[in-house]
Amino acid sequence: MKLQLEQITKSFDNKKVLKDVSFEFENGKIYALLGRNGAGKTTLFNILADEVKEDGGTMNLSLHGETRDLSIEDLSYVYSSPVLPDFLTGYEFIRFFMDINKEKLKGEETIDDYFNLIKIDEEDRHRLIKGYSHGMKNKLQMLLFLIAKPPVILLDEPLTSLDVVVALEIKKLLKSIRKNHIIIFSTHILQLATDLCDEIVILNDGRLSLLDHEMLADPNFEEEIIERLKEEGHA
Ligand SMILES: Nc1ncnc2c1ncn2[C@@H]1O[C@H](COP(=O)(O)OP(=O)(O)OP(=O)(O)O)[C@@H](O)[C@H]1O
Repeated sequence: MKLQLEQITKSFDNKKVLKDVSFEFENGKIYALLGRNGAGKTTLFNILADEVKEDGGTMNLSLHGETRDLSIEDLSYVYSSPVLPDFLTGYEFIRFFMDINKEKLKGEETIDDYFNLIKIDEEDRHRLIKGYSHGMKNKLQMLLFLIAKPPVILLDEPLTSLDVVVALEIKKLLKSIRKNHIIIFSTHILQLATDLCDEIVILNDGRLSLLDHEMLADPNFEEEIIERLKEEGHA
C-alpha cells in the first residue's frame, strides 16, 4: 500500500501555506510530521481528510495493485481537540459507531473488548462523554480507528494530553498495528518522533521532505533538526 501526494497546494487569502507537497508514504510505517507552528500540518491533514479543499494536486492510494483517488473512507483522523457527541455515553457512542460500520467489521470483538483495549473503566464507559477528561476523549477517538482499521491513520498531536502510562500504552498499540497501515503522526515532541516513528518528515516552506536515516543516528540530531526548522522557517 502507498499513499502518493503530488503537488498539493493551498493558500489562505494571499498566503501560500502548502506550495508543493509531493510525497510517498508507505505501508507499515509510522511517520512523524514535524514543522513549526503555522507550517501547515493541520491544513495538510484537513486536506487529506477532505475537510479543507486543496487548490491543486492529487492524492492517490495504491492498494492491492490498484491505484485510485484517496477517499474519506480510507482514513481515520484523530484531532488534537477531540470532536465527540457530549450527550452520549462512551458506550453508546462506540455501539453507534460499530452499528454504522457493521458491514466492514470483521472481528469478533465486543464493545467491552474495545474499552478494555484502551483501558477505560467499566463505570466510565456508561458516563456521558461530556464528563470525560481530555485524555479519555482522545482515547475514545483512537478507538474509532482501532475498530474501523482504515488504511491511513492521521493523528494530530494526540498524545500530549495523555498521562505517561496511557501514552506508553497507545505507543505500543500504534506499533502493534502499523504493519497494515500508514500512520502519520504530527507532533512537536522530538523525543516522541524518534521513539515512536520509523521516519521523520519535515514540513517547511510549504513542502514535505524526508529526514535522512543517517541523521537520526547522529548524536547532535536534535540540534540539527532544530537548526533546520529555524533556517527553513525563515526561508
Ligand atoms: N481556515 C483558515 N483560514 C485562514 N487561514 C488559515 C486557515 N486555516 C489555517 N490557516 C493558516 O494556515 C497556516 C497553517 O496553519 P496550520 O494550522 O495548518 O499550521 P500547523 O502546522 O498545524 O500549526 P501548529 O503547529 O501551530 O498547530 C497558518 O498561518 C494559519 O493561520
